[in-house]
Amino acid sequence: MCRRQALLPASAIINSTKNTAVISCRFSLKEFDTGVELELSLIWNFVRNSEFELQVIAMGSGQWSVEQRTPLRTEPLVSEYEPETGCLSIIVLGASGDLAKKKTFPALFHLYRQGFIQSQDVHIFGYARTKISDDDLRDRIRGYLTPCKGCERSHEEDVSQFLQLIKYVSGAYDTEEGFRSLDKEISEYELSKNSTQGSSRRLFYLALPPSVYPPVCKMIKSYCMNKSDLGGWTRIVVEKPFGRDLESAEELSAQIGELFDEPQIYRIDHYLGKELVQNLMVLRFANRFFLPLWNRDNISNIQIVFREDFGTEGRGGYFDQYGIIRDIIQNHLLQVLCLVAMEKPVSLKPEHVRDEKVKVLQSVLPIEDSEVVLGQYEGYTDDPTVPDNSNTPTFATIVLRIHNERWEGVPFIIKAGKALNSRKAEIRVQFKDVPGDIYKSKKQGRNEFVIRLQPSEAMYMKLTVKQPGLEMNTVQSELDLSYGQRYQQTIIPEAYERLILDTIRGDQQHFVRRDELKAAWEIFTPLLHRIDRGEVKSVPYTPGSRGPEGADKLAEKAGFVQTHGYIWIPPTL
Ligand SMILES: NC(=O)C1=CN([C@@H]2O[C@H](COP(=O)(O)OP(=O)(O)OC[C@H]3O[C@@H](n4cnc5c(N)ncnc54)[C@H](OP(=O)(O)O)[C@@H]3O)[C@@H](O)[C@H]2O)C=CC1
Ligand SMILES: O=C1O[C@H](COP(=O)(O)O)[C@@H](O)[C@H](O)[C@H]1O
Repeated sequence: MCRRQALLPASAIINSTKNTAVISCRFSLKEFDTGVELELSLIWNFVRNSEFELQVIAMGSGQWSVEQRTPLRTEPLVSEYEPETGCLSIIVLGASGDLAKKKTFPALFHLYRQGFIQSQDVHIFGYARTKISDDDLRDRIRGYLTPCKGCERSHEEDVSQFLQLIKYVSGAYDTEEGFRSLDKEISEYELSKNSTQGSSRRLFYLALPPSVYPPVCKMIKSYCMNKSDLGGWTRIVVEKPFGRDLESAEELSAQIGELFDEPQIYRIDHYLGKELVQNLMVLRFANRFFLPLWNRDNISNIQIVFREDFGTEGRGGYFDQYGIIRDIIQNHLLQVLCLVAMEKPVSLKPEHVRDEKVKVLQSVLPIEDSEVVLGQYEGYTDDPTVPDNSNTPTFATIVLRIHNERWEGVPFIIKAGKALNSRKAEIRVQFKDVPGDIYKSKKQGRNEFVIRLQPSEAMYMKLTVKQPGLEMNTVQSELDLSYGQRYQQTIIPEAYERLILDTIRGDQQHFVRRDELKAAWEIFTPLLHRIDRGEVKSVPYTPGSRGPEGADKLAEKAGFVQTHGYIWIPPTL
């Protein structure tokens, strides 16, 4: 095999826009031992900053095989994204807060570093009540802008150029004055860009408590909409928790729905931006392996687990109003369940994918109290913002049952907890015992397919093999696809980075649609109301433990068989 690296001459680029370029090149390869001369003509459409290799392989019969390999990015499968021209304003409301500094601004910074947002056509505005200057905001954010692994440019230079794109406007969330000055700043910026070549785009990211979504949306609609005659758009991104129960979520949806159309609303759930969550549909629908196995005939039970090894850490006041079911299960884990359990969508179009998610949510049966274990870690109420008599669960195991042809009888054991003995999120698909088992492999433990969402992203299949050696013994082992090892050169993007890019591109596939949200609240609202009324109690558990003992018993009763004596260890490099 012959490998060549070449830089394309500028003349190779026959058309380029902000994010893509079409290249045309012709080159001949004479160096192969066979002496055969190959002339290759290519017209290639590639995404800006993407790296790709062409591999030309001589086959035995004098034929050639040409393969494109992309170490970082393949051509998007779904996106019919046409790069847009004109200036883009990204407005972070609640810029003084925790989410903005830890997630939103760092994600924007990473997009900036990778060229997805560029200083010539993007400006970022922070908005909040706190009275601070542009530089104060920049100083608050600076420490959270981490260097990117593998980037050659100077981190310090990038940080200071990025921070210069940010302007801060202070104002209230429910008065005309603040939003008028925000609009003035955005319009001035748009005018300064003299955006006659294209439309102006305004993306409002609500990094705010949901209680202020309605007034903020009203103010945006009244004073800050994109006014370009040349088209463009105004979009809003809203964070979870979107409501406290079915009624409040529907009310919030109705209030926002009166002001914005569904294609303008991006309900973000950052779990949908995680690498291995984004891989779930690919795994299920692009692999022959899984198609015949993924059903009640073969699968005994599926666990979806979220564990954190720290408590509410100063967020007790917020957390106590919501609890672990509203904070993690109703949104993040339920979204994961949808992708694990839904049927194959007609296509990858956002509406087709979300139609299937809604169907599976609507097939979930009412939750039985006998299939719920709630816990609260000891010391939780020491937080002065948490009432002493709080029954708010910081841990829950809940068995969900899906009433359809594929999943009848297969329990989905959903588990989430704070202040546990480890931090991880994973999906564990446990298969049924082998029928007519001549190897007595039952004692080794069942086949499992585990998708480790974090940390140490991986997929591994636990299976029984012959123990190497002279004896015919069996042992449990694994087929392991650990990302750190397999994709050493690849930087896995942060969930927020990917999702914010989707909002700019107008791709709603990985965002929650209104009917999806409603179906999700329908599942949990009756149970949440019983908990709020104190009819289902949280039992205490020791911080740093596995959670209440009853949770393991419930999983066992539902059909989960724990494998003893086997621990998967992520491979080290
Ligand atoms: N923090 C996190 O890790 C995550 C947060 N989220 C969600 O993101 C959103 C923002 O979260 P986070 O940044 O932690 O929230 P914060 O409590 O930090 O609030 C953000 C900003 O909103 C303003 N604010 C706070 N409380 C009120 C209030 N009662 N009325 C009006 N304004 C208020 C404050 O700005 P000022 O006073 O300057 O106006 C504050 O800086 C929430 O919906 C949260 O659930 C989701 C996932 C993770
Ligand atoms: O939404 C939330 O998620 C975080 C956990 O996110 P992760 O990406 O670190 O797994 C959780 O700590 C927080 O309570 C919750 O609001």
